[in-house]
Amino acid sequence: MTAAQSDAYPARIAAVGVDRDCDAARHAHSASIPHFRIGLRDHADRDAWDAALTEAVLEHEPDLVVTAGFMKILGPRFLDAFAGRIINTHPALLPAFPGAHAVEDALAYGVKLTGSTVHLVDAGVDTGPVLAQEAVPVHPDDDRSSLHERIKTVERRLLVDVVAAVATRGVVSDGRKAHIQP
Ligand SMILES: Nc1nc2c(c(=O)[nH]1)N[C@@H](CN(C=O)c1ccc(C(=O)N[C@@H](CCC(=O)O)C(=O)O)cc1)CN2
Ligand SMILES: NCC(=O)N[C@@H]1O[C@H](COP(=O)([O-])[O-])[C@@H](O)[C@H]1O
Repeated sequence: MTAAQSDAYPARIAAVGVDRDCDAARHAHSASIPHFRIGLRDHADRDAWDAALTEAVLEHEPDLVVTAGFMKILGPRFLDAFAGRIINTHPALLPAFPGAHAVEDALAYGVKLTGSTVHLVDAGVDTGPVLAQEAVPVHPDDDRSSLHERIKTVERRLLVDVVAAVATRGVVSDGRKAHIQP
């Protein structure tokens, strides 16, 4: 039984959605969690994909949507349907290094400290209010893989903790600022 599906965890995974063949779908299947794939290439255009993804997620009536390694920019229909209820994990200390290549960008820049950010998703890309961050040092001999794995160790814990806190205590948003209720 995964931690997220145990009675001790204050949230239940309603379903897992992917846009491509990946381990997330296999993990869901192994855990008997409903899962679906909405691939961009299976739809006429980005808008049709956005609509199909929105409908597929709505079917499971989630209280929260969590994107983790979901490498597609969510469209306006999806953002409207789940406004204020989408949490993303990003492998950098936003606003530094947004986008799909955060770890490579941090290495290329030569920062000594990067990290993990868990944030609310808004209409921008990686611009939503920050819920939690944790720093991860960059080692001189790091490559993309070694640094990313060190970040993942932090973000997997941080994301699980933030989702539990949001699920039990809720979030107060004030413009750019968001705080998990004490
Ligand atoms: N509307 C939003 N959608 C998503 C956000 C967000 O903040 N706003 N966060 C992402 C996750 N993410 C960074 O944490 C991210 C993922 C992917 C991209 C991106 O440029 N994707 C390209 C395709 C890249 C690829 O397929 O390799 C694209 O969608 O065209 C940027 C940021 C989840 N969605
Ligand atoms: N900008 C989005 C982004 O870079 N997301 C990142 O993809 C990785 C997926 O790891 P995984 O394949 O081991 O689950 C995670 O580090 C996640 O933060």
